[in-house]
Amino acid sequence: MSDDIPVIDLAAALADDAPGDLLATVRRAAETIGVVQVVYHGVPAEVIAGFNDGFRRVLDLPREEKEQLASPTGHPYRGWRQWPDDFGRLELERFNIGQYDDSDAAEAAGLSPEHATLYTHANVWPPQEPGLRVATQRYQDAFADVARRVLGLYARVLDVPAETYPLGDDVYTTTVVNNYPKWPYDGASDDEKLLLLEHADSSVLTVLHQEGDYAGLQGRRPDGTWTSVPIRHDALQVFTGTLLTNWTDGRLRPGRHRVVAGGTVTRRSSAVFVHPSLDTVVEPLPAFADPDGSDFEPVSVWERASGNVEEYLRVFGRPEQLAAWRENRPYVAEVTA
Ligand SMILES: O=C(O)CCC(=O)C(=O)O
Ligand SMILES: [Fe+2]
Repeated sequence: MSDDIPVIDLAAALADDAPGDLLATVRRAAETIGVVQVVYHGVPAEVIAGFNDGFRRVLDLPREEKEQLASPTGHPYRGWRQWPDDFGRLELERFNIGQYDDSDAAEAAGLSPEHATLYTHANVWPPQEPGLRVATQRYQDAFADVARRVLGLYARVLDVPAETYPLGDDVYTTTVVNNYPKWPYDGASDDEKLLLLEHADSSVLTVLHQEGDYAGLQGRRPDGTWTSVPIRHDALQVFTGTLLTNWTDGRLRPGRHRVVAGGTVTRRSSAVFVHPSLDTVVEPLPAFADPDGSDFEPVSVWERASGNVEEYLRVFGRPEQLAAWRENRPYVAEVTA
C-alpha cells in the first residue's frame, strides 16, 4: 500500500484555488512519512533526459574506462566510485558531483575564499560526454527550484507565510547518481537485500528521480513498517531532510528511506540534495519554536559541509580508501562480483 506516499500535482497544489483535500494530503504526508511524489513539477523532460541519458552512458562504460573517472585525489564525493559490501559484492555504483567545478568557479560564483575550499577537489567530467557538465548544471538548478516550490507548499499547508523557510537563492547543493546492480541472489527477504541502508538525508529537501522496473525505494512509516515508492516516469520524489525537521522544531518529519534489490534491469536514481547557503545556522524558526526550548541543536551548514568527508570516512571508510585519501591518490574498490 502506497497511499501514504501521495502523488501530488504540484501545479494544482500551488494554484490559488488548490483543492483543500489535496493540501490536506500534502500536510499529512509531510507530518508523517516525510516523502511525496510530485507530478506537473515543471522540470522539462529534456532536462531530466539530458542528465540521465548522459550518466547512463557513462555508467555503462567498461570498468577500465570508469576507473579513470575516480577522483584523482581520492575525494569520496567527486567522480565515479563503487561500493562493495563486506563480501566484496557490488552494492552500489555512484557518480558524485559538487555544485561548483573547483574553487575558482566557486569564488567566481560569489563564495568566500573559505567556503570555496569545499571545491579544492575538482569535479570529474567524463571526456566521453562533453555535454554532461552543462546538462548537470541545468538539472541541479531545476531540482533546486522544485525544492523551493515544495517548501512554499509546505509553508502553505502549515499556514505560515511563504517566505518562512529561509532557503534563499544561494542554495548549497550536492548531486549524486546511483546505479544499483541487478540482484543475483534469489529468495532473500527485504532486510537481507538492502543496497542502501535506512537513513534520512541531511538536506532541507532532497529531490530524486528514479528509473528501473521495480519499486526498490522504500519509505519508513511512523510505525516502523516500510512502504514502496512506485516508479512513475512523470514523477519526482521529494524527501524531507533533517534540516527541515530542525527548522520546524520536529513538525515536519524526516523522510527515512532505504533501497532494496530486485528487478530485471539496473535500477538508477539521481538526487539533488538542497541546503540553505553555507553561512546559515539551522535552528527552529520563530514560526515553530517552542518558547519552553527545543530538542534540536543549532546546525551550521558550513561546519557540516566542511566536515563531511572526514565524517564519511570515519563511519564508512575502508582502510585502503583512507590511505588513498591521506596520500592524495585515486581509490578504486576491489569488487569480487
Ligand atoms: O536510490 C534511491 O532511490 C535513493 C538514494 C538515496 O537515498 C540517496 O542517495 O541518499
Ligand atoms: Fe537518501
